[in-house]
Amino acid sequence: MPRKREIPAPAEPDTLDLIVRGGRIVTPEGVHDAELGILEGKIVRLAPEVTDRTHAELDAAGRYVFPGIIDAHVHFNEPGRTEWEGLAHGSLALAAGGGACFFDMPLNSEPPLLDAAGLRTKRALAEQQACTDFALWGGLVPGNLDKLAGLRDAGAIGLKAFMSNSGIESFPRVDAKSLHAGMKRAAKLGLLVAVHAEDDALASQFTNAQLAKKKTDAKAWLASRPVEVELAAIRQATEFAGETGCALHIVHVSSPEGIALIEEARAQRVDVTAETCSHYLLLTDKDVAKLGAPAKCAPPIRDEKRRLALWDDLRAGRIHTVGSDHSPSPPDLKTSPNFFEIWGGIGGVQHGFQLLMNACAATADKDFPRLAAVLARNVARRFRLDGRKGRLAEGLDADFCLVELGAPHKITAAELWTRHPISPYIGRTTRARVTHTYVRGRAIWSDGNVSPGSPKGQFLNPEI
Ligand SMILES: NC(=O)N[C@H]1NC(=O)NC1=O
Ligand SMILES: [Zn+2]
Ligand SMILES: [Zn+2]
Repeated sequence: MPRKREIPAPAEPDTLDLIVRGGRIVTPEGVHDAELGILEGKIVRLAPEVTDRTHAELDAAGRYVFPGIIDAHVHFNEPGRTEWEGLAHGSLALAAGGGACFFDMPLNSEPPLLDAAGLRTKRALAEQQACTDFALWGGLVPGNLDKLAGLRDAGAIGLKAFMSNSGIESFPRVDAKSLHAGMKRAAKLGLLVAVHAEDDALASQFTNAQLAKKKTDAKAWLASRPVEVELAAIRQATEFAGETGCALHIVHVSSPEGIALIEEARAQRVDVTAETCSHYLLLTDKDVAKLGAPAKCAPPIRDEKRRLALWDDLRAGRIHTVGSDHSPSPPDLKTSPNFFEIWGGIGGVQHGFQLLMNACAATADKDFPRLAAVLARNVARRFRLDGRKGRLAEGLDADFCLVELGAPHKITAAELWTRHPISPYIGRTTRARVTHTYVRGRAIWSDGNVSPGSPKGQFLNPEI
């Protein structure tokens, strides 16, 4: 049972801390003109006009007020690989793109987060470094079954397992047996399991076929991970979820065929949800061939037909959450004549979500509500944070961003807040721009700049 949350008493005799004036409020139900009144980090008023006294006002006229984005899938890589990104850089880039919370993956930090002690270490670092709120994933690997209860008690948001090689030695993939046992235990503990769904045997087989032909370019790499690789893994994971009763989240689904399999399992009452990532909605295989390393990820980016079909899935509610899978690396790991050797991972946390808004700019009143669902409300719900986060509503944390649909802006490397200025979106133009991001009523990002004296992020516990 979710714990009961206290809703702050109406601020009748008080002066509000902030009123957000004149914006267009985006909720999963629609877009409407309204104002927000904020007191002590919470939304205490949501009304066509807020008339209370206030210490400060934020002018949102002509802008959309969007719920603070909750990115359930980032690799900020601290501790251990801070030089790849780090919590400070990563969370700033997230905030610059409208994000108010992130869930950090258990890899590629070193050591990976596989037990309660690891969680406490990363939590302490993030409390010092992150400018947004955060939750932490624990890892599920062969051999850490007896650490799962400790991870749950320390407040892990869920467990993450790789069904194929993760590219990180210290984070081995789960074989069928360890995945099944892990999901059985997770079900007992009330922990959700997220899987990177690519079948290892099939991926190796297709990879070897390309390498045997001495093909090592981007096209060969795409051919080494066809959709079947993803589908075989989704089939196995959903079957295990049905057998064990474990809540399952398939991360970075790259294909409409994958979404269809998840829909089938849901129809059989399997507790499974689908995440896709901004890059699968924004890029195609042609972009991978053109852009090269910045657009390499696994599962790989698919063709235009599949990209458009994923948008249909998103609009129809068959995609439940959209994350960034932000997984950058230093430039030297992104440069090799052999595409197979290049680090697989896209650094898109700053612009991916804005570009989704941009893609919906012409139909904002119809499509922004859908984005508010997959980028905030659904994430909070799936991970049991909805008593505090995910919507613009009275009683919840005042997490929001202001989005402007203005003149086309060309994205430059210089505007990236990530540690390394590598992004597949450099050179793209966007009309949608996040001008402000607030977390619990405090500005993190305002008018295109980091707010001075930004508060630090808070650790989020699922409401078990
Ligand atoms: N280890 C890691 O971050 N892997 C991520 N990169 C990527 O492209 N897909 C992933 O799962
Ligand atoms: Zn993955
Ligand atoms: Zn990932």
